[in-house]
Amino acid sequence: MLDLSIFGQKRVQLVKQTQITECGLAVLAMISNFYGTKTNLATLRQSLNPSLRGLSIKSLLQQGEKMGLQGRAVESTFDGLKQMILPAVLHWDLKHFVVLERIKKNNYLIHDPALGSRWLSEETIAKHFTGVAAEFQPIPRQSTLKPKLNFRPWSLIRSINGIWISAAQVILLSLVLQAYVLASPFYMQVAVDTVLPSLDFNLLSTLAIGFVIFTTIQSIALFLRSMIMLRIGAILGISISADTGFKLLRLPITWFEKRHTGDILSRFQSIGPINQTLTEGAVIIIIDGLLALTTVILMFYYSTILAMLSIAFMSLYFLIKYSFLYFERNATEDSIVDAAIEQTEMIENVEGIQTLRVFGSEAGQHASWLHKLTNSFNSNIILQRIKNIQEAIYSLLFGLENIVIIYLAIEIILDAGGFSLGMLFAYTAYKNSFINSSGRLVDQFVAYRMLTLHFDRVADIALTSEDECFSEDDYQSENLKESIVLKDLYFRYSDYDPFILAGINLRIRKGEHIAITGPSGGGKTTIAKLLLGLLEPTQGGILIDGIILKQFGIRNLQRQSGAVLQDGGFFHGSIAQSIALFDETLDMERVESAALKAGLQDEVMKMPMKYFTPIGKFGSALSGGQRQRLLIARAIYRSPNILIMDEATSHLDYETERKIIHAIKELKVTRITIAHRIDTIMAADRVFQTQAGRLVEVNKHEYMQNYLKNYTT
Ligand SMILES: Nc1ncnc2c1ncn2[C@@H]1O[C@H](COP(=O)(O)OP(=O)(O)OP(=O)(O)O)[C@@H](O)[C@H]1O
Repeated sequence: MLDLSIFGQKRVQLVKQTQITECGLAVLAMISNFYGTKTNLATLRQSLNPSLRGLSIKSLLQQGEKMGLQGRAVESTFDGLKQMILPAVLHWDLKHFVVLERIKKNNYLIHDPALGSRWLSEETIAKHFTGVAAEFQPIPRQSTLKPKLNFRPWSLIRSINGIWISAAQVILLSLVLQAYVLASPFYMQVAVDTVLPSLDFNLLSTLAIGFVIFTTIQSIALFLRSMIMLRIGAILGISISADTGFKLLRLPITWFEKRHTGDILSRFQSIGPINQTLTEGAVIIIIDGLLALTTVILMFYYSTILAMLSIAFMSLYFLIKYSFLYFERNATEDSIVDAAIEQTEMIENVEGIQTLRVFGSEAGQHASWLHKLTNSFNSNIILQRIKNIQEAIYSLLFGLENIVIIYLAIEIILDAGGFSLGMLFAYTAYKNSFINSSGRLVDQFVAYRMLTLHFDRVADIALTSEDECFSEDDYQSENLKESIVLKDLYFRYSDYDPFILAGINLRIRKGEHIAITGPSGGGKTTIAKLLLGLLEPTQGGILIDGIILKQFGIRNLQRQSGAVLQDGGFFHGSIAQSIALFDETLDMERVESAALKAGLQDEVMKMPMKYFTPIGKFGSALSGGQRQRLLIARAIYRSPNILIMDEATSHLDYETERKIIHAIKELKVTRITIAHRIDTIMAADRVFQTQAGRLVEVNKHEYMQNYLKNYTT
């Protein structure tokens, strides 16, 4: 992170949120960095287990305390802000947090994690500030944060085969190029100083032939080097992308729930600049570093004053470039985040096109998307403007440098001699080569500093721990023998959300069929996800045959479970592929048998391509009921020992539902059915209802009586 302190004055460094609900974490990071405990969003996400729903002012204070920041919520009038300890957090627009750093006359310096740092007028503050603010002060040695997570780009790569040979080839070819760059000015010098005065055409021809050969070799070397660089870039790019993709698919389900698709894609796109900078960077540092060193030695050999002058100009270039770094980095970050927000909205619009059409909301959504697109373009324009300003400064700088050097060199020739015209040509060529190679080194340094931005984004994938199930040492293959027990199980989605499940005790015997019903939002799906090892209990646990789930093996449990969840998961492909879920050894007999049990067979056989009919995007070529039956067939195809069905038959007509209930009963596996429909509930051996975070067993007969009383006339 760049240190912005100017003359010792502490400044707040803007931390931009990367998800809508992360403004709370971002303001805490800004305050924490201000008071000297350096942290970043990646660390806070891991340490604080933030909620999907964002933070309230109360939870903001609690989180702050964990970070070693003593917070105090204050209700403040507009004028009261002037008396507050700054920087302070302001509640904004009833849904957002920003940091107020300073007040100067009637202007307020606001760091908005979504929009950036801005001076705002009193009127604007009055429009957004809700009247609630929080002051923070550091409590020494109180932080329970994990140490700041730093991302090592090489940790993205697990193995890169064949890259070292290519790297050696590039270095070898670059050395050939280097010889050319070093020798060609010498050709000019000899031609001007020796051939011209003596008019020795033989020497000129020999020199010319030699350099034609040399130039040919250089062109071939250049071509080969670019081809090998291309290869290295591809190897590295594939390795980084493949390994990051591998990691991504192993992240916990809750990670995905908290992020938008556009944001995840944009994190992936950050791999491109990382790859490019690493590939080119390594070669540039070796080759250009060496070239800059040798040319600068030669330059000193020709003239100390001129060499010093060129170095001075180069140092100026470095300083200017470095001073722009902060602005360029912020502008780049803005442009990446704004593009991600815009893409997310476009993806959502495309996915939700039916709803938009039915509700006639295209114009409204378009306006909202256009606003984001404009933001994205504006950020790009700001970034480009910063680059253009730099370009103009550099062109002026090196134009001046050329004039000054040539002026001085000719003065030296005229004054003292000892510096021939040929030497001037040669010196200028070496100097240009020095400027180019050291310029590339400086650019590379800046590019590397800029990379931290992309590192932060990819770090969200790379530094998040994989789902628990992937840390199991041995892949066990024990089948369920006796029972599944939920013991004193408590669950909440984050430390700041209420407990959804509060003391669940349930024993499901092998082969038993239980139904869970209850009011919407009561926690039934959450129980299913816990039983499938997709979520981890907050307290208490799940025992399989008396063994705690982690020891029994989450993968082991998942291997023998079939699940029909509410958000089913449809991938592109045929009905058969979808039932077998891309099983490499797709068994058509099993596919058909599963479809038959799920009551799908007859309809599939009427389709023109039968089991090879494509299911369309998200199963859109199927009816809602067909999609549900396809998911049931998929669960049955696995021949599971445990079958978990969450509202699996809610779209079916009663006759089809009954047939499926019967077929599933025949499976004689352990079944956990979550349902509201009476037929499905009554098919179970025992029925449980969610009540205030607990599961209460209900008498089937009484349940039926109640149902008849309430729903029949
Ligand atoms: N990722 C999440 N983060 C925070 N809260 C969540 C999350 N997912 C679900 N919830 C909340 O947890 C509660 C239980 O949700 P759950 O889906 O388990 O209920 P349910 O009984 O299955 O409801 P339904 O019958 O409507 O499907 C709800 O209040 C819901 O808003």
